[in-house]
Amino acid sequence: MIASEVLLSARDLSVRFGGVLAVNKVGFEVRRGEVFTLIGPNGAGKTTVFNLISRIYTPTSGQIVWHGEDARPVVLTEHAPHEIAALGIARTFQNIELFEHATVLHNLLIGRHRHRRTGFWRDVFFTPGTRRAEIESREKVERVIDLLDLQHHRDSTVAGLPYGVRKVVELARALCTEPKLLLLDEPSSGLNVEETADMAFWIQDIQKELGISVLMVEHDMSLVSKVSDRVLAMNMGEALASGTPSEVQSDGRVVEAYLGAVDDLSSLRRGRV
Ligand SMILES: Nc1ncnc2c1ncn2[C@@H]1O[C@H](COP(=O)(O)OP(=O)(O)OP(=O)(O)O)[C@@H](O)[C@H]1O
Repeated sequence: MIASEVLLSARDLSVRFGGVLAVNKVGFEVRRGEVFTLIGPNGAGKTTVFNLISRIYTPTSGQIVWHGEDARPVVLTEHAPHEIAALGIARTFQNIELFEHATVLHNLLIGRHRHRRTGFWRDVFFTPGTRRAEIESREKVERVIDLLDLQHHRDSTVAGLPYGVRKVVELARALCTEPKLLLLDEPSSGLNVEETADMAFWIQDIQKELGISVLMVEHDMSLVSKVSDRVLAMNMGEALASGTPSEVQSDGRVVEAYLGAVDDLSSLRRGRV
């Protein structure tokens, strides 16, 4: 692979929690512009990989290198968790994390926070610089609202919205940070078939129209097959196989890993392409 194609690389990544080796020497690369998906039975270590990238956890060994800055690779473990968004990495969570009692618009404006460069006193006196930044933020947020079809919900309080809409709002908030890489943790969980189909559509739009790369953890194999360029299957903390969705789904080691979890195996088969 040409080095300039790589946006993020995880090398020999391990993390141990007491006696549990949650991630064991895992390596993968996310290329610019692709949708790369981590699959695997429950407890495989997928969310832990996300938490390592977001710096919620620190790896016991190994490295995560970010190539989002033009020339200079950045070792993520040398950065504090609050600096990760500023580097251009945004994420959604398995359990939606939004300000429940704020409106959709306010949640999205909070998502713009990392782009505010105005400073406390300029904000207090509402200087022309502050005003310009405010207008720019509003315009960017409105564009995301249009893209994800959230116009009807702009002024609704998040707590009153159906679960499926809240999932889209969380996606919108992540997009408002203008990321280069979007981490989606189980975007289809809790969604019905129709909402999952919509989610696939949004992910494809985000990749194709906005040119944002996506790293996703997902169980729904029909969604995985529809949107992923490449897939990495994990089991018990280890990388098992990688390739296109159909290559990975028919890999003997992957099928065997899912055999240990019958429910998970049926989800693997449902999405077979
Ligand atoms: N903070 C923690 N402390 C102790 N053990 C942890 C911690 N976080 C994760 N683990 C353990 O690490 C292993 C991998 O968990 P992880 O949540 O990453 O799996 P997963 O592949 O995302 O599973 P699922 O599909 O069910 O979300 C599990 O055995 C889990 O119990």
